[in-house]
Amino acid sequence: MLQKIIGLTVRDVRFPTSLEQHGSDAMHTDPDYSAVYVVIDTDCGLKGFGLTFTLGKGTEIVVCAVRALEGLVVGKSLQDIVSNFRGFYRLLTSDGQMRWLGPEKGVIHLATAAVLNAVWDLWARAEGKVGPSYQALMDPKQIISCIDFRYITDVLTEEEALDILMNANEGKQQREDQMLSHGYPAYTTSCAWLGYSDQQLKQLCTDALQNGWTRFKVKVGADLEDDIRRCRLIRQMIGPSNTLMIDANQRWDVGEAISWVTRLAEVKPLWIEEPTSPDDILGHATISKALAPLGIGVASGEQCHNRVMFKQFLQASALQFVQIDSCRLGSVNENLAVLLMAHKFKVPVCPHAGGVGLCELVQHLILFDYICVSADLSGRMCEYVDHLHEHFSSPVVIRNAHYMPPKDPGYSCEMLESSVQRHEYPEGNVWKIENKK
Ligand SMILES: C[C@H](O)[C@@H](O)CC(=O)C(=O)O
Ligand SMILES: [Mg+2]
Repeated sequence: MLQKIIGLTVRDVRFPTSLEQHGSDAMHTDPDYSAVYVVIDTDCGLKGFGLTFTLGKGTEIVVCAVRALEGLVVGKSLQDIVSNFRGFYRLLTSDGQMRWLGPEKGVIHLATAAVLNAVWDLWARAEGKVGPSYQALMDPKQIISCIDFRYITDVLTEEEALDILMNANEGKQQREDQMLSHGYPAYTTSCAWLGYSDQQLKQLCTDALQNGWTRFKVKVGADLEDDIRRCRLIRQMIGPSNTLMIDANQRWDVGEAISWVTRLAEVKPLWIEEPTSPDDILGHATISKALAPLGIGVASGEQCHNRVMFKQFLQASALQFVQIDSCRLGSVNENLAVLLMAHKFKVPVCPHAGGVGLCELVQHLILFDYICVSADLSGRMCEYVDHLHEHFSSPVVIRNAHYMPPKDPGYSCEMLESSVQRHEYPEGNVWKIENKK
């Protein structure tokens, strides 16, 4: 059986999270967590599920972009794709007409991520593997063959990447066993979205502490006095030895970021996330330099377009924590490139997750990073947000504030059909009711 791809469907799935201010921050005050959900059908009945994450309005634009890519996918066999996955990545990202819409950024790249995530899911299912985490990608040469090194060979060649993976062969089994028994460390963002009241913040923090959480992220950036009050409150609740991070979601200019975060230094944040425009590499470098004496690092990546941007952030020492995103970059293929570059620059990877399905997807990437690339947990943790997991057929499992390795074959992207139907925009029942209000 060739596993020929015979169809691709794409759906606009939205959750009305803005009603309760879940996910709110200084720039995104009313996010409706949404997914562009892709299903690939094959001639043997096997399906691949993929998605990318959006915030509500505009999801239909990404749906259109996926439709524009459809012709490059349907008709191919899975074997053709994975035997030259780098070539297939290039086919999607370098189409002579569509690349004008990016290249490798914005709506077209989100669409590429959704499609490629579905292909990775299909591949893992076809092989009966829990992947694309460590199990599906054990052969270093095969891993390398999935990465498009164009534009990054000045910092990472294929040979260097292969060396990194070969060096990590030692101790792989122990690390895999360690992950299976203890899981990968996580931090929570669920307690302190910007729209939450102090009362809510306190309750969620108390619950999280009881459930073993030791690392917390707080949204900041709208009002300095309010930030000082909320950060003091949360620091008081979690005590001096737990970890606190702050996230401004691109709210400030460079100088403003430095002065604002300096005022918040008293609560001892480990990092300030997205202090300014996600495209301002040199601005991030200036902020990093200014905040280093205060012991505060800079984290960024959830809106970093592609591997080229990450390359420059690393070259410019502009961030101290790399926040890969499973749905912003060009799927596993491009995330692999960033994991390897981050390893070369010795910058820890602390992925962005949450949203719709990002935790489900990114768990594969962090396991791969630890077992096959970095072999190191110091300074590393993965974001966790406690929303919308119930809509997935293999939801993420958290135990004692750690991601436990997934067990089902695939890339954990499959959503429950009943959830998709109810939340499809605008015809789903959830939206029919909301729109009538
Ligand atoms: C709009 C999103 O909820 C955003 O605030 C998420 C984010 O910045 C994070 O999880 O980090
Ligand atoms: Mg963030």
